[in-house]
Amino acid sequence: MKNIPIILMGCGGVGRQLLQHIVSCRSLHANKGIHLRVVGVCDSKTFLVTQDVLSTEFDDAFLMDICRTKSDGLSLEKCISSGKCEASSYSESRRKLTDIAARLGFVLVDCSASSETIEVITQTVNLGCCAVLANKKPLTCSMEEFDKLFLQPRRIRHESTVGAGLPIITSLNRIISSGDEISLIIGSLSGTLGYVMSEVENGKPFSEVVKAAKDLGYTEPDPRDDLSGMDVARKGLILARLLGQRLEMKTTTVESLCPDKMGPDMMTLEDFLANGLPLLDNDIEKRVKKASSNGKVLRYVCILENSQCKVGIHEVPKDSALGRLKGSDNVVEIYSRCYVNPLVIQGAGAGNDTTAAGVLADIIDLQDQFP
Ligand SMILES: NC(=O)C1=CN([C@@H]2O[C@H](COP(=O)(O)OP(=O)(O)OC[C@H]3O[C@@H](n4cnc5c(N)ncnc54)[C@H](OP(=O)(O)O)[C@@H]3O)[C@@H](O)[C@H]2O)C=CC1
Ligand SMILES: N[C@@H](CC=O)C(=O)O
Repeated sequence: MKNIPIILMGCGGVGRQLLQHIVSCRSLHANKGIHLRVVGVCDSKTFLVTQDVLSTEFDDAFLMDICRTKSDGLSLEKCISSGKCEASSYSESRRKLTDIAARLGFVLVDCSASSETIEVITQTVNLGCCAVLANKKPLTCSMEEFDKLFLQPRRIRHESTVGAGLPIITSLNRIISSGDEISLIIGSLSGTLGYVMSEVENGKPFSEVVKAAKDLGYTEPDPRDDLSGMDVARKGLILARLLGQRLEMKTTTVESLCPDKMGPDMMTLEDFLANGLPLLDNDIEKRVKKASSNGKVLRYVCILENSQCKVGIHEVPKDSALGRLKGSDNVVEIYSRCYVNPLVIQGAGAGNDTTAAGVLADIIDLQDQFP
């Protein structure tokens, strides 16, 4: 049996679903000769690690206790009393992670939504570990930090950062490796905005459907990250960098659906959801009606062309690939020398289940790094 040690950063909707997938896939993985050995889990405050990372692991009952504790809104600190782990504070956890990395090769899985994780991912990967990311922020840092992170590209997977579990990055990597030249990528890459746009078309208020998207696990922890277009811009930048373009976030053109005066620096999330968001209903309703009077629908679109990344709202024909999208589905069209008629990838583009499934598939894909 090949043992793959795992340390999980972030135990929110996606992180917890990943732990559940790991537990429910035990026999499937055993049949493939693989055992995923979870040796550490951290949230924004606490790092729990097994007493001896070289020989022990969290058992499945303890992993499910962790999931229950976190879905009850408590901190991982509550699990310390089980006696099954050692705990460190968040500030100590970074040193502890690099200490472990010097002794044990593991997969560091980033299911947080923090830009702070880049340093520890870079350090552990450069010490011989692997990393799997659902978190887009470390991949959309400056090019200088990005280059340091990708010194060992074969040890990093991040399929779930674009299109959740959809095989967009894998497909692009295959096209790029074959020497085919990609001329245009166009797509709807936000499960939240896809869901929101198709629901407002049916006459529901914008504020109501944004809250529903949050409850369904489609949005970022702060939905303003989706409404501002930043989440799609990050995905666009990730794809652009995959194509070898050395773009920075500041060069991306981003159209926001959320005014600056409602940004995170101006009001709390609770205030925004209760008081700010409903003020946006009328404007969106007018835009939806205007598009409809032209026989069109609104879609939030990402376009990568001529080494530029642009994201924003477009009126598109109802019967186009973008216009036909429903719910949280994403669609991406890739045009290249071989794909004059584009390669089209479409399906669920957000949600804890599909995202965690994509992360799990990435972990399994790294098995050859663990002799
Ligand atoms: N939901 C989806 O459809 C998709 C999500 N993703 C990405 O997956 C990631 C996770 O999303 P989701 O689970 O919804 O987010 P949540 O807000 O539910 O969970 C985030 C978790 O990260 C923890 N955390 C925050 N900061 C840090 C840190 N610096 N180090 C370690 N842990 C930290 C939080 O801790 P605490 O519990 O203490 O607050 C929390 O447990 C995001 O980056 C998102 O963009 C990607 C594709 C699709
Ligand atoms: N908030 C994102 C989640 C996946 O990346 C989205 O809505 O697409």
